[in-house]
Parts: sequence; structure tokens; C-alpha cells
Amino acid sequence: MSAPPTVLTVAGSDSGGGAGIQADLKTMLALGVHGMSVITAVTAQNSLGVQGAWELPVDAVRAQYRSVVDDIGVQAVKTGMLASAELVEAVAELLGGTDAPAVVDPVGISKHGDALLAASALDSVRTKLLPVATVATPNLDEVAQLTGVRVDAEDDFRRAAAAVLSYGPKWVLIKGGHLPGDAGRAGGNQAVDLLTDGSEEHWLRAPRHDNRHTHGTGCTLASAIASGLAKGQSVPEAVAAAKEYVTGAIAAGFALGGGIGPVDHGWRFRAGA
Ligand SMILES: Nc1ncnc2c1ncn2[C@@H]1O[C@H](COP(=O)(O)OP(=O)(O)OP(=O)(O)O)[C@@H](O)[C@H]1O
Ligand SMILES: Cc1ncc(CO)c(N)n1
Repeated sequence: MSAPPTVLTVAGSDSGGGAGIQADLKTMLALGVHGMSVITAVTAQNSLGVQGAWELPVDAVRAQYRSVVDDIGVQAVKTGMLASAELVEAVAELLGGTDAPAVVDPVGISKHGDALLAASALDSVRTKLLPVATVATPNLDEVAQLTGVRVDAEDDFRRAAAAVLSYGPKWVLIKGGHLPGDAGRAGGNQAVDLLTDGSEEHWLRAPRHDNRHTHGTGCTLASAIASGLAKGQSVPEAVAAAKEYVTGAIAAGFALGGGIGPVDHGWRFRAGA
């Protein structure tokens, strides 16, 4: 049997299993690729928030990366929580030396408002990490943190995209999940994202699901994009397929714990069962 495409996530662990490394590996399994991980930080986290976070030493991150890339090889890489300026810079350097597309999710804060990246690391994200990204996938809070552009409505998406692209990623996907449901154009209650490389523009629209169990949406989307790229899809194809997958996972999100439950990474298995 031939091996499936390989995808590497460089991200933090979420003990609750809804976001971070755990969301990434579940997404990769669901999308038919072989998932591998470089753990950057360990969080004590559940449906209520982040109770603690511990970064790994930069040498431990470099060693995991080398172990995977030098022997097994990667067809795509995805980055998530990188915690500190030191880790951001080390990972950017590793990505720069790897011949595979990189999906950079510039994780700043969790859904509950807990910081997953030191404020002192923002400049390294702008000047070191974004320039080596094939696709950067900021949410609206991350756009504001990184560029100062505030997005209140769909009309602001183009300006936000141009500001992120000025740091050098080939493509940017502006995620509108945090936009209030009625702030979009005519067309009703949609979850709208904009993918652009500065010349092509793709608007992605899906029904907005009135489900509070959305822990892990961003990690899931970025990992799904990396999985598509590893399978040889173009960036617009991978993003369209990833949007479809995350929309189904959000629709099927379920309650666990006393707060925000996870999206359902296995929704397609259950739908087919
Ligand atoms: N309620 C919803 N219904 C449908 N789609 C949604 C909903 N909320 C977010 N999305 C979509 O999910 C994807 C992830 O976007 P979002 O803005 O939630 O990411 P994020 O904030 O980075 O996630 P996280 O909180 O995991 O970091 C986007 O495609 C967005 O449009
Ligand atoms: C470890 C981790 N990475 C990313 C997110 C995204 O919000 C999270 N909540 N936890």
C-alpha cells in the first residue's frame, strides 16, 4: 500500500482535545493524510479556558522538527501556537529551510481571551514568520493585533488583506468568524472569509451555524488547508475544501464540559456511518 501524504503541525497541546495539536491531528486523520507533530507548548485547557501554559525549550522544538523532516519528510506544514518571540523565530527559520508549503495560523489569543502568544513576539510574527508563509490565516483579532486594521464589516476585508500581505505571505485568508452575523452584505447570516494573493480574490461563504460549541475552528481550518496542499491541491482548492470541512464540523459541534465544546472532527465518519 502506498503511504498517504505527510503533514506536520507545529503547535501547542490543548489538554481538552478541541484545539491545538489535538485538533490538527484529528483533522489530518479525517482528511486522509498522515499527521505528525512538533509540540511548542503544553496548555492546561478545557471548555472554560486556559488554566496554564508552559513553552518547550527552543532546542526541543528544533529537535522534533529535524526528526520529522530529515527522515520522514513533509508535503505541507501548519503552524499554530508559538508562544514566544524565540520560538516564532526558530520556527520561521526552520520553515524557511523546508521545501514544502506552510500554512501559518498566527494564533494570538484563545476563544476565551487567554494569551497564547507573548506581546513581545508580535514583531517576530510580522517580520520573520509571515514572510515564509504560503498561506496566513489570521482571524479578525489577529489582523488588528498584527496590522492595526480593524474589521467591522465586509467592506474592510480587502484593506485587512492588503495589510497582512505587505508582510510577505503569498496568500492570506482573512477569517470572518468573529464578525457579527448581520454585519455582512446582503445574503443573510453567513460566515465569510476572503482569500487573496493580491491579484486573485476568492470570497468563501457558508451558512453561519448558531452553535456555541466552536472550540478549535481556526486550528481545524488551517490543518485542513495544509492537508489539501499536501494532496497536491492548489491554494484556492485547498481553502475551499477546508472551508467545507470546518463548516460541517461546526454544525456538528457538541457540548462537553461547562463551557464552549469542540467542533466535531469526525462529522463525516458519523454522517457516513
Ligand atoms: N458560527 C459559525 N458558523 C459557521 N462558520 C463559522 C462560525 N464561526 C466561525 N466560522 C468559520 O470558521 C472558520 C474559522 O474562523 P474563526 O474566525 O472562528 O477562527 P479562529 O478565531 O482563528 O478560531 P479559534 O477560536 O479556534 O482560534 C472560518 O472559516 C469562519 O468563517
Ligand atoms: C493550544 C492551542 N492552540 C490554539 C488555540 C486556538 O484558539 C487554542 N485554544 N489552544
